[in-house]
Amino acid sequence: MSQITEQQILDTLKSVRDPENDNDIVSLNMVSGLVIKDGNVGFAIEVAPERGPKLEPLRKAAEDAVHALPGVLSVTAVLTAHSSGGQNAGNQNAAPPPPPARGAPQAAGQRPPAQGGAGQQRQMVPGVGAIVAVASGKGGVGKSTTATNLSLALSRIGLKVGLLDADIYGPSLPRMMGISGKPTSPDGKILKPMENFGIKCMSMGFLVAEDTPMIWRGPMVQSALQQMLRDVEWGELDVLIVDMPPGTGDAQLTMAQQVPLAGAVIVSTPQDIALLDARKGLNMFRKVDVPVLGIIENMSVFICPNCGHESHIFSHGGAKKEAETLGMNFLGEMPLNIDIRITSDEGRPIVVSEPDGEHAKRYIDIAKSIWDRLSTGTTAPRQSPTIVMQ
Ligand SMILES: Nc1ncnc2c1ncn2[C@@H]1O[C@H](COP(=O)(O)OP(=O)(O)OP(=O)(O)O)[C@@H](O)[C@H]1O
Repeated sequence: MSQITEQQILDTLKSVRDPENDNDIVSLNMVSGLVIKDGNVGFAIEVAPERGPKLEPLRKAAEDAVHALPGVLSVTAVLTAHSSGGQNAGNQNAAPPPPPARGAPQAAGQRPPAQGGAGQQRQMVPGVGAIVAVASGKGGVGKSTTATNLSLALSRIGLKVGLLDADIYGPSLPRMMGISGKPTSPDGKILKPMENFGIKCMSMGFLVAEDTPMIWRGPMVQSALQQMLRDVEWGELDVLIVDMPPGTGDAQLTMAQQVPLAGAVIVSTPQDIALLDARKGLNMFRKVDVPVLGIIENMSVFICPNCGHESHIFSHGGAKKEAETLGMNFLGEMPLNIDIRITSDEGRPIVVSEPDGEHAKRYIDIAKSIWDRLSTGTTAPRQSPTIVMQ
């Protein structure tokens, strides 16, 4: 099968016209972040935010036009918000700015653009650069372990990081971050976050005893999350990682809608069933116009601590394949390793307990890739600013 080229795609997209500007979307510099991988094509169409809701037919027409090209297996086009429509087009290969040195003040231009996705309506959290959800389609895939280690890895690359445990049904942050005690509130209104390893943390687990069963109704869940976002003295943060509750039900959807997310990371195990769930996770964020920054495959391979033999307990590479099929970014894989489990359970996650080890390096690579995407506004698929609608 012949390889599809960027030029062929752009030529084809010239047949798609912007009804309001009487020209085609390529000539209007609206196409950005074009990525081609093994016949899977992804690109963004930049539009002014207020036009987003009306332009689904345009997005669909662009997708269909490219899909008709021989050699194209899948196409993902996303509408992205740009206040002056198309201003970034042509800039998609710009190198991401290097992460700031630890403790260095952040130049305004290096800030991720990002809180909010399409949610200009969602209230921002002052001082917080980008809020990133770590989510999974189902429970037990290692979402909290990943959220915790990613926070630490983002901190290792010099960023100011907060970690919010939104998994209010089964908060695990206090244990994983090795924090006990309760947050204080000197003025009786705003809570001071707890802190360990340089990460500011908040979790319902700090406020109620670990063995208290939590029975929450929808509105209570939402107000608890809102309070943990807005009534906590987060201060200046580059990134706030939110460990979402597992699943893709109504509660998760509402949360994803309410939090001004800059993007989401999906954690998945390689099992097919989990991948189906991961797909639900992707769709959930798409529904609420939050860019998916990529998928992390957790527990990808078991490496025997005695002989080093690699056992692919679940089918290996499934998440990567799935990501490619969906035109999504694959952020990396973490092996199933006893040290990752023990260190998390002991409250000294692997990124701090074995800072120079292979696992820490992997988390740091993933953190860098996430930060690159946030700071360049290149989110989904592979490259693009904030998604307005799908
Ligand atoms: N890569 C890994 N290697 C070994 N153990 C892991 C790995 N990732 C997670 N675990 C272990 O798997 C268990 C579940 O992980 P975790 O609590 O992070 O999952 P979760 O998806 O957040 O679960 P929940 O649905 O309860 O929120 C924990 O004991 C954790 O230490």
